Parts: sequence; C-alpha cells; structure tokens
Amino acid sequence: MNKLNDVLEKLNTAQVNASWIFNTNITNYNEEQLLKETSKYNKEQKAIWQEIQKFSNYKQYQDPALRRQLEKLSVLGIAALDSNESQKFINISTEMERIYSSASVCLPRNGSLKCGLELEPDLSNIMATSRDYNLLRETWLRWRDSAGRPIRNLYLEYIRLGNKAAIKNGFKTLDDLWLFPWETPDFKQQIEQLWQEVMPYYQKFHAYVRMKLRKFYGAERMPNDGTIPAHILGNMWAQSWTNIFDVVAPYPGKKSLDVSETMRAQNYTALRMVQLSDKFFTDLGLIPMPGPFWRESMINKPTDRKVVCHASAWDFYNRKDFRIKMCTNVNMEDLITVHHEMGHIQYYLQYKNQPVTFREGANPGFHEAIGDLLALSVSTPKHLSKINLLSDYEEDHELTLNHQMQMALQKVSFLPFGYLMDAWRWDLFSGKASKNEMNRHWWMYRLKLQGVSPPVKRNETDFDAGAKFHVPASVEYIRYFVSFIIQFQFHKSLCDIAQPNVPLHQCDIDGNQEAGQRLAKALALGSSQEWPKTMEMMTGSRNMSAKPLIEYFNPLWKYIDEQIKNENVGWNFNVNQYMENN
Ligand SMILES: CC(=O)N[C@@H](CC(=O)O)C(=O)NC[C@H](CC1(C(=O)N[C@@H](Cc2ccc(O)cc2)C(=O)O)CCCC1)C(=O)O
Ligand SMILES: [Zn+2]
Repeated sequence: MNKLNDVLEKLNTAQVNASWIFNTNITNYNEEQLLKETSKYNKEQKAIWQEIQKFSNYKQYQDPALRRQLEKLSVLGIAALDSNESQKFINISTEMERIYSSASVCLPRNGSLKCGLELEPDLSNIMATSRDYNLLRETWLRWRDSAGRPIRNLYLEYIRLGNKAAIKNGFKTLDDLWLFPWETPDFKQQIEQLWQEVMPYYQKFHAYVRMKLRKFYGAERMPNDGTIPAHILGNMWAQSWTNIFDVVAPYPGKKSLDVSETMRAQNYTALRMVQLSDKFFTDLGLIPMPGPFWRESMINKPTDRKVVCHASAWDFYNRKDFRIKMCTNVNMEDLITVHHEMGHIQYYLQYKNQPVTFREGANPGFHEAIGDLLALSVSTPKHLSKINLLSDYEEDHELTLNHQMQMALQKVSFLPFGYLMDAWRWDLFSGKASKNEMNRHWWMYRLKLQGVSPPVKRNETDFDAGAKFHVPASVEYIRYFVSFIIQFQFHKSLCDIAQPNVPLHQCDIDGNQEAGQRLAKALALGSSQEWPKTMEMMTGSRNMSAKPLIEYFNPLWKYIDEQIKNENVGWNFNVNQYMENN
C-alpha cells in the first residue's frame, strides 16, 4: 500500500503544480499545460481505480485503515468517464472558469461609459461602498449579463456529463457523488434540520436589517412582499452583509470595530497580516508555517500578469510545500480571509504524514471551519485592542452590540445562502428541478430561504447562479454552511477549556496551549476516521448542533426583539412576480 501511496503523492504533486502555475499566471500555454496534465492525471487515476476494482473483496480486509483507504479509492469521480467524454467535461469546466474569470462590464461613470470593470476589485468595491440604488442595480445586473448568461448552456452539458460520471461510479446522480465524502446517509435531512433550527433567528435578523434599509433607502424602494432587494446588501451575491454595518449599526457613533482604517494607518502589509495569523497559530502551540510557504506563496496581486484572484490554499502533497494565493487588500475583511486560508494550511501541516487518501478534513466542513474558528477569537474587541488595532477599548453594552451586529452580518446572513447554493444544484443534478427552469428554481430558493429578491425581472436566458464563482468552478458549497455551524461548536468546546467563565461571544482562546492541543489532535487525524468520532473528540458530541451559534448571539437576539416590535417577521413571495413568463 505504501508503494501506492508514493505513486498517489507524485500524481497529485504534478497535478497541483500545473494548476498552481496556471492560477498564478494565466496564459494560453499554461492553460494547455494544465489541460494536458489534468487528462494525464485522470488517466493514471483511472488505471489505479481499475487495479483496485480487482480487489473488489476489499471489504473483507482485516486492517480497518487499509479497508478505509480502499473504500475511498473505490470512488474515482469524473475521471470514470470514457476518455472523450472525460475530455469534453474538462473542456467545459475550463471554459466556464475562463468565462467567469475574464468577465468584465461597462458602467455609466459621471456622464460617460467606463468599460473593462472587473469583479475584483472594481465591482466588489461598488457593491460594498456605493449607496446609490440605481448604480448598485446596474452593477448587479451587468455582472450577471457578463458572467452568468454565457454559462447557461455549458452548465446543461456539465450536468449531463456529470450524471453519466455518477452512474459510472455506481451512484444514481451527481449529487450522490458529491455527497460521498460526507459518509452520512441522512446528510440532506441533517442539513434541513440545522436550517429549521436557525431559521427563526435568521428571519428576525432579516426583519431588523430590512427595517434599517427601508429607513435608509425609503419605503418606496422596498418590495411589498417583505423581501429585501438583492443589490443593497453590500455584496454581489447578498451572501455576507458586513459592508452595510454603517446602515444597520445599533450605535453608529460608537467606535467602529472595522479596524481597516487603523490597519492602513499602521502601514499594515499583506505579509504582516499573514505573520499576525501565523503567530496566533504558534501561540496556541500549533505548527509554524514552513520555509517554502513564505518563499512560494503569492499574497499580493501581481502587476505584470493575469492571475485568479479568488483566495485559495494549496497542499502540494509532498509533505514540504504548502502555499496560499491571495490578492490581499489591507482591510479587516481580508484579515479574516487570511486566517481562513491559514486554517487550511494548518490542517495540511497537521495531517501531512497521513496516507494520501486521508489527507483531507474529517469532512469538508471541518476544513472550512478551522481558520474561521481562530478568527472568532481574533475579532473580539478585546483581542483587537491587545494587538493595538483598537484604541481606548473598554467593554460596554454598546460596544458589545456593535460587535455582535458585525459578526451576525458575516455569519447569520450567510446561512441561507450557504444552504441554497447546493440545495439548488442537488435538485438540478437529481432531476428534482427541470432544466428548463434553472433560473426560476434559483430564485425560488433565494426568495424562500434568503428572503432576497431580484431588483429586475429575470428569465430563463439569465443564469444567475452562474455569476457566483463556485458554480462555474464546480466547487461544492454545503461545506461552508456546515462550517458556519460547527465553528461555533468548536469555539464553545475550546472556550470551555481556555476561558470557562467568559460569555461565548467575548471568549478569546489566544495562547491557550491546552485548547491548541485539543485542536491539533483532531486535525492530525485528517479523514482517517469517520467525522462523528472526530466531532466527539472536539466537542464531546457526535452530532452537529446550532445551539452554540445561537448562544454566541444571545445579546443580539434580545436587542433585535426590542427593535422589531412593529415589524412583521418573515416575508411572503410568489416567484412568478419576479420571472418574465417566457
Ligand atoms: C486549491 C483549493 O481550491 N483549495 C481550497 C481549500 C481546500 O479545499 O483545501 C481553497 O482554498 N478554496 C478557496 C476558498 C476561498 C474563499 C471562498 O470561496 N469562500 C466562500 C464562502 C465563504 C465566505 C466567507 C467566509 O468567511 C468563509 C467562506 C465564498 O467566498 O463564497 C474565499 C474567501 C474565503 C474562502 C476557500 O478557502 O474555501
Ligand atoms: Zn476555505
């Protein structure tokens, strides 16, 4: 088996290398190289897979670790397609990613038309900072015209081929293949259950934010069905509302917890942000970033070439080389993202000596939760003041509520979006939703779960889901919904060790070696055991639970209940009202 392990290592290293080169230097040559490398990777993976099929009686193996590795290797994924269909699938995926990452728009800018505006940083900045209702609507609409629409027909092909691949792996449809790594037969039910648990709290939060936006933009700009227009929430996909903090803050005059200004004033650089995050990990007794990380990572947007700016963390599967790629801006949002990416790297470092098949998170949600978990401590006012990013700090009720609001704008607003991104794709893959109504199905979920509506009518030539990175990039998303739930479970467990008598929302685990050790033990296991066992190691329970998230925001729920006395919580909707009947 360890011979196979070496082969798998070399295979993965070659593939990741080619992908890194393309992502950090987008040229036709590098794209061709990546395509060649990917087909080679798929062919060799398939050969190994066919080998393993011969040991089909692997279930009888005594050694549990060996049995588990063979079971993971028994699912090949997309590469199970025959060579020309597999090539077609790779071409479609590459084409969708190219369309998305090269999309740009024209916008009316003081009298003339400005063209070549890209998502990062141009459009994201407008969505975050503009309060001009019409400019926001134009930006929202034109991005979807440029990035979403051209992907629609490619996506239909993607689903057709993906479902064929699922069948070749012994599954019914592509959603079953996507869910395989979760090893949880009732996974969809567990997710729905978690959503039911948090939904009442989300709806109250939605009512509060809607009330504040109505006051700011005027009642005539708010739909009468109680939904919030998607373009005024500070984000291109309304997935995180942190950028409208100034509009919804409980105590606007109070010290803002957005330390971006202070970071710039203190000449923070991307490097300093990464060093700050590294220090938090090592103060917990975790593994410091190794030499190659500092030498090879790309943490600033290069000026001499095109790159994929979407932040990411990379494991080169050689137990030495780990990198992040980020077009870092010096602000608080990116300080959080740096911690998120460093959380991935820490996980890679902790499980690097596992067999290759176990070098994954206990489940994909675990991998997404680590960085955010540490960021929960970093973003407390107390910690920010400790690292000199917040001056004349004194804990009081107003500061607490402003902090709670800022955290809810990041975490609570995200929950329905994290769910619907895959609920929509599962329905399409499984055939539960018709391919002729993909956009209607998208807006059904956006209305039903998120209470967000399109600022202009949509139709079936639009493909609004395609305007979100993870759809053309075919990156599964439910991992983020799970992460936003379990990171609070982990936070509560580590806080019970580090600061047992501190309210959860004020807890900072910084420097607590015992908490660090509890975390390190769980991370070092990778996916070598089923995730409920690792969940039990971390939290004492085998199950996911939204209770710690709800507890973290207790002060905020009380405040919101007072504020929304005259508001109708929730919304009604009729998706026909937003779809042009074509
Ligand atoms: C080689 C490779 O691909 N590696 C994987 C890691 C691995 O699989 O090992 C990887 O780096 N994926 C990139 C992805 C980037 C980000 C993302 O896409 N975030 C979601 C959802 C979200 C939003 C807010 C938030 O606070 C946390 C998550 C979004 O932006 O919608 C962008 C900013 C944050 C994380 C990531 O790091 O997860
Ligand atoms: Zn991540």
